[in-house]
Amino acid sequence: MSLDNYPYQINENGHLEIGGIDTLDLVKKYGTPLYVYDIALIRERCRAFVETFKKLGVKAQVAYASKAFSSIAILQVMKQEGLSVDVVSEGELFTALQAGVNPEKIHMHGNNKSPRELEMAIKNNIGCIVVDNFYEIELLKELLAKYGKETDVIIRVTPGIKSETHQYIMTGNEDSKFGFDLHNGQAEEAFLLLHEHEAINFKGLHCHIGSQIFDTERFVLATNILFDAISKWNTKYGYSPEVLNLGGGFGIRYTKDDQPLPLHKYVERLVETVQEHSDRLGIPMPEIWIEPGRSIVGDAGITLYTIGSTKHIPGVRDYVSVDGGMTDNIRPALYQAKYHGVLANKANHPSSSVVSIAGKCCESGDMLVWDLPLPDVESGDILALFSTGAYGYSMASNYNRIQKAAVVFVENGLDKLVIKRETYEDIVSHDLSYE
Ligand SMILES: Cc1ncc(COP(=O)(O)O)c(C=O)c1O
Ligand SMILES: N[C@@H](CCCC[NH3+])C(=O)O
Repeated sequence: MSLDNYPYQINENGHLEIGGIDTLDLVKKYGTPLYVYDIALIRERCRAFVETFKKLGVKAQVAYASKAFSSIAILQVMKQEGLSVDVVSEGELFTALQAGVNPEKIHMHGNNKSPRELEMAIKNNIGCIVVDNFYEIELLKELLAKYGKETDVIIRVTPGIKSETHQYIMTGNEDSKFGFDLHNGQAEEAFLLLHEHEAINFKGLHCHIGSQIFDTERFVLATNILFDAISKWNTKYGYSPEVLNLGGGFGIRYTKDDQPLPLHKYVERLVETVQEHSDRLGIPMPEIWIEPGRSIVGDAGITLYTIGSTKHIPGVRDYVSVDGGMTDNIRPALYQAKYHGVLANKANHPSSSVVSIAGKCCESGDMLVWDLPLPDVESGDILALFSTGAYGYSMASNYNRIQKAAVVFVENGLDKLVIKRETYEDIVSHDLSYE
């Protein structure tokens, strides 16, 4: 039995299954909290993007935004699926290189790339640096001269549109720390500085308007704005871009209210829009790059928790506490993000009351779900929170010196530990004595 359009099932024992594996077996084997990913589903998501570009005959790169979830194992999956990888730090770059991702397929972002980070990118001949600001242009020029290297770049621009999403995950608006503004001339200035430089191959423009976006028209709007600039630069300088990177941000189903579009729809609409503009301007169709993160790994991941204490406040609410919380999923506390979940061991029981799921951190804001309908809850029950595959593990912390949870992949009826649960020894391993 499947669950309200979520990609998980209920088996004949009434337990929640993911990727054909009983979640209770995973709990027995690996403990909780536990992140579990359905890899077949991740491959399906990757292919939806890649195959649609192929079908439309458009040159493209689908770069997995590894900030959503970076680990050696997941990047190996991306490599197998032919995706490129977008990194935003030395750590993400190191992980991609360790996973064996071809450096040519790595793109580096960041609004404050350090000299070390740029040096690492240059030395490893990564495929593209997404230049974000004037400071970076100067650093890049110095480092390219120092190492006698050349690099491909694109510039990140802010199209000045707002997306209907939380302010903290909105990135394409004018008042943003990211990128060059298109309207005040800074993007053109950056273009000229980079375009003329002999060690820099200026490939094109990048924009990312935000995350968890459900309609294609915001992407169309952003593309239209990019083409306003391209059209101007074409007239003034004879410029036509080789690449347009239109970012990520495709929405997924967290709660029943979320109605995501099939992924191929975004690709089709983007291709159509870029084609129309290119035809109108009489320039060659650029390569289209996209950077999905959440839409690849988001709903393919769940988190399993063991329920411990409960607190009944008559006439107010019932708090049900789990053995994880903001340390493994900061999104509810940071963005008021909403999640849905079930009791994995009572997945076919009807709900009997509405409870609120609290984490175990010493923080009132450490709540995972406000008002979740569940069957009768008992200590020892297993709560499965859905769609936690993006920005869960990757934003995890050791607050209260809580260990980071383990990560398991399931595929073809098998489960495999891909990130070990942290130990307390791991946590104190960097501490130095002060005696
Ligand atoms: C530049 C850039 N590209 C891609 C992404 C990935 O976004 P999402 O995971 O929502 O697809 C982000 C994160 O928001 C981003 O900032
Ligand atoms: N971490 C954010 C997405 C990144 C926002 C900016 N690049 C989230 O969990 O939704």
